Amino acid sequence: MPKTITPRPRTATGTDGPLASLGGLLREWLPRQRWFAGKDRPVTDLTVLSMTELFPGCLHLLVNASHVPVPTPGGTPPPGDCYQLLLGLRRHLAPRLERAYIGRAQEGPLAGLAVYDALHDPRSADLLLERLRQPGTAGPLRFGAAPDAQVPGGLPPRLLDAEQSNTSIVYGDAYILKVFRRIQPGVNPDLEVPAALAAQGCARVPAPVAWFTTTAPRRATLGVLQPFLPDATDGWSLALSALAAGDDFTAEARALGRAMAEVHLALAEAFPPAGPGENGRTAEAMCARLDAAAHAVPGLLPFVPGLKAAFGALATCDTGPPAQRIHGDLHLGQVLRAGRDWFVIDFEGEPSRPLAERRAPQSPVRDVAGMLRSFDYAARQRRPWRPEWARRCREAFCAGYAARAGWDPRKKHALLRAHETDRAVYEVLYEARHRPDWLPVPMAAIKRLAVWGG
Ligand SMILES: Nc1ncnc2c1ncn2[C@@H]1O[C@H](COP(=O)(O)OP(=O)(O)O)[C@@H](O)[C@H]1O
Ligand SMILES: O=P(O)(O)O[C@H]1O[C@H](CO)[C@@H](O[C@H]2O[C@H](CO)[C@@H](O)[C@H](O)[C@H]2O)[C@H](O)[C@H]1O
Repeated sequence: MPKTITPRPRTATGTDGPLASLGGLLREWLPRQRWFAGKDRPVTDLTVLSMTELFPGCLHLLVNASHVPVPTPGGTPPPGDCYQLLLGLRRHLAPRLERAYIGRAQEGPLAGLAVYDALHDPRSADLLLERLRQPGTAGPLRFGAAPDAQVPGGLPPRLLDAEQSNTSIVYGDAYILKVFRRIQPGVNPDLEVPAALAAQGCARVPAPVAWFTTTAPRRATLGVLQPFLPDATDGWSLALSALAAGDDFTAEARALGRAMAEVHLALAEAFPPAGPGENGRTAEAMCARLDAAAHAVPGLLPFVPGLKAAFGALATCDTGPPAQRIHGDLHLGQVLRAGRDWFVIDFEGEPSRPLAERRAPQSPVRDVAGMLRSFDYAARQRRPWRPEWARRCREAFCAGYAARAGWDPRKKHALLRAHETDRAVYEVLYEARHRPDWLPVPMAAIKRLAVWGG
């Protein structure tokens, strides 16, 4: 039984009073958000780590949600996760903000005020853009911009309503601000990598124009503004449309493979490779992740020995391409086609992994495997499912990749299979936590990959 929450504020600007009245409301609301990572573990405590009045009627909070510590074969997970919230406070909430409503504060100086998610409020979104246009500080918050940034004011904001890992606001179809939800200390790769690629002249990734960070309780990236590609369609929507129309998607998949190889080459220049990948250690890490996932999703248990065979084969195969910085969570939803070009977004990596792990050099095969899995996901969205469509897209993607990268992922069979297996294990965990209805999609791959030679 979770104990009663008593927030223990450590604040930049606040006092105990306001926080005491917010804690109970947040504890109900937080676990219902798509981006809340701890849905499978009850929240035992909520602590406000920092609170800053960003502008009148809008509080910026970093809160730590603690969970019952559940030991897993991979060790005991950290006691909690830190989330970024922007809370609006109003006496009367306009009907258009009802879906952002969190609750009404019952006590302290905020008593009687309606508390809501301020990112849904165009007025707050406006003021946030103004802060980004004028680099400076607010308590521990730091607002910075690229030297040549010239973001116009007054661009109308629009919240993206897609259910995502973070929350994004589009301004005047010219810029998009991603507000990170789960915050880990350190620089977020979704700021670090696109900035480094822009410095390399890589045009396949929108370059950051402004950002905001915090210094408390530790340094961390909180949000990034980048150009919005107004006429872009994401690869997932394009693939589903092609499937619905019975269209071939191989030309798109091949072009996407080339684009991804270009991004990998630019990444290798921006962050020089660390040396040959250590397959033995990678295989061990994959086995540990599988054990932890099977602990959380027992449906994986019967397949563990078969899946471990794929990791065992990785441990004994030749090194493959050098480890380098990669995208880390590549799938069809992370690529946008505008005109005839493919662009790549969202370099955050897999949100559930520690930041240090996401920023570490990894095999580029991991990204290839992510995209191959995504073709499989798309092909399973319709009945009867279309394995042949997926197979042809996978081939075409690899062919396009090989033409630009100079090496062919299909010739790294053991490496590719191990990474595909590891990715499918990640997906099982992701779907179990966030979209249980989708679980059969990665489970179908697990069943195939657990049969050696399948
Ligand atoms: N630069 C951009 N131009 C156009 N659309 C974008 C851009 N960046 C992101 N998007 C859209 O916003 C969605 C969410 O962005 P993403 O970075 O994947 O966020 P999250 O980390 O929350 O998944 C994407 O699926 C895409 O449709
Ligand atoms: O929100 P992110 O884009 O950071 O990524 C997370 O959510 C993705 C789903 O939105 C998830 O991707 C999985 O589902 C996709 C279809 O919705 C599919 O194309 C991908 O291949 C599959 O992995 C991703 O794993 C997760 O990190």
